[in-house]
Amino acid sequence: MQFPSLEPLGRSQRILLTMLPGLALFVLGGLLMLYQFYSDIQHTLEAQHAYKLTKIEQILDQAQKTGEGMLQQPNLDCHTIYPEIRRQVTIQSYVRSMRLIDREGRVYCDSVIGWHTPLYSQEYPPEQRLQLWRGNRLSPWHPLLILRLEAKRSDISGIQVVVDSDYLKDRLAHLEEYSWFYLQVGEHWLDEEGGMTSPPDRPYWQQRSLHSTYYPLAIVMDYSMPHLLLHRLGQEPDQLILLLLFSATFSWGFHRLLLRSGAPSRELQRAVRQQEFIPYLQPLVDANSLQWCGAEVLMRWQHPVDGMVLPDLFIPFAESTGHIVPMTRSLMQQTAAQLGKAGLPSGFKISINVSAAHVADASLPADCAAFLAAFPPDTIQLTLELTERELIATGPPTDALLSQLHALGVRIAIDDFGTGHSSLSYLQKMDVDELKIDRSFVAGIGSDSLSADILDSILQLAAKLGLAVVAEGVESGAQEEYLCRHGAHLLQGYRYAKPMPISEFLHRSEWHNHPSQSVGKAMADTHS
Ligand SMILES: Nc1nc2c(ncn2[C@@H]2O[C@@H]3COP(=O)(O)O[C@H]4[C@@H](O)[C@H](n5cnc6c(=O)[nH]c(N)nc65)O[C@@H]4COP(=O)(O)O[C@H]3[C@H]2O)c(=O)[nH]1
Repeated sequence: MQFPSLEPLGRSQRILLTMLPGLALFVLGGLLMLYQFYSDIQHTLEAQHAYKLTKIEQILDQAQKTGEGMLQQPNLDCHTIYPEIRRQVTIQSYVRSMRLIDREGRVYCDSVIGWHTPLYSQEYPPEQRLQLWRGNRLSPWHPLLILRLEAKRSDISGIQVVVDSDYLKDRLAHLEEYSWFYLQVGEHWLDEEGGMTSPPDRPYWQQRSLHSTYYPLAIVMDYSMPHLLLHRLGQEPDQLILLLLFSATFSWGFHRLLLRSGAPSRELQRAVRQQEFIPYLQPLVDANSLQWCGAEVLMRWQHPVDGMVLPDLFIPFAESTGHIVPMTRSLMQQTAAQLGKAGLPSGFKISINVSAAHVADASLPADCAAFLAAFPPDTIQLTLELTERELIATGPPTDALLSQLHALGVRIAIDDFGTGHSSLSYLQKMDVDELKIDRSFVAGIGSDSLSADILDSILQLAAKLGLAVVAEGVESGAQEEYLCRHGAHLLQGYRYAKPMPISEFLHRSEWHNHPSQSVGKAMADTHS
């Protein structure tokens, strides 16, 4: 016999204990995953940040080289140098224009307008090394970066090299979502769309500046780590799903371990507390009308891990440890609670299996009285089926108990009649009302003549003693026909229905179509 798993804890404790390790694993794994994403994003951002600074510096390096080349020209008179200025502006990639500045700080030669009377420029004041301007007179809304180089010579003071912002903004363009790059020169900013805006102030966004060691500028990275992390999680959900599955499997394994860790007796106690022993009903059929007229209550263990467990696996153990009494009591209470208000027809027969331990327990009459009290008066006919698995002690105490039960209107049946050693002695010594013929004899009808002979003998004996006969294990039409012909009163078996939950039994019950019908006829016939 493989006994189902055992567990000593209550339901809520078990659920909590089961969930905690899985949850902890999920949180820990999630944190590790987030940290891995975080490091990865951080690394990518830093690499991009440094790369953009280098690219901007390279543009300025070229502008500087171009300006230095001009300053090395021997003659910087505007008429002489102008064609060369034009040529350089045309061939150098990033340089948009150049302006030469005389000793007084005035612009006297401009690659755009050529030579003119030296003037102090309102545009790009000459004294600063690097300036970011919104635009000039020719293109007022097109930002420009102006690099000023000092001339180490006596005729002029320096040169301004103007870089077009289109080149700069291309270098600023971001790769990752939720990260923007800005060029900052003094108080001025250039964003990657070519606008002169500084980073907006947004919650969960932060800024980091990387300053150039060669030029007075910084590349500012504006980014939101929470958004980046969420975005990354959305892009790579498989890791999260794997972690979830792993944690759930871990919880499940732990759950099983936990349930298997208790002792069998404690497991039964826990199961009684959790009401895991539930009633199933198998219909009893009136042999005259072949209508459902009652039901046998059969115990099932709705185990949280092993699923629905059949009674053969746990009843013998429960009987040997004495747990069968509270288990049967719980079953009776649940049955009464579910059937009590179901509007059962008058005379409806309910059979319940009772073990020897319960027959020796003085609480049995009280349990039966409580059961009957759950139904409207005189609605149901309660029968206790006594099995021979364990020897029932016969004698005055048992006689007294059976009398008490009879006084309550409870009937006594001998289950699996003919299979045990003491069937006949029970008949002799106990006040019994019914015999329940074991299905092994019913199975032999039509094929095994010895079984058929024993069956006939039981039926004759029952008739002589005025006992009702219930035949169980009826599976075929031939068995049904034989049993009806030979005087069985009630039939039970897969031919009519297998044991089922109470809700299904009520749903399928035939008297719902005939609410006024009484189902007590077969039993009444027996007693008349
Ligand atoms: N092959 C076949 N089987 C049929 C047919 N009709 C009914 N059965 C099965 O025969 C058993 C009848 O119950 P039982 O003789 O009291 O035999 C019961 C009874 O001795 C014991 N048992 C069940 N519930 C309780 C309970 O609440 N208390 C006690 N003490 N014993 C119980 O466990 C035994 C087995 O119960 P189940 O597995 O429910 O098995 C049930 C039922 O499913 C059929 O046509 N063909």
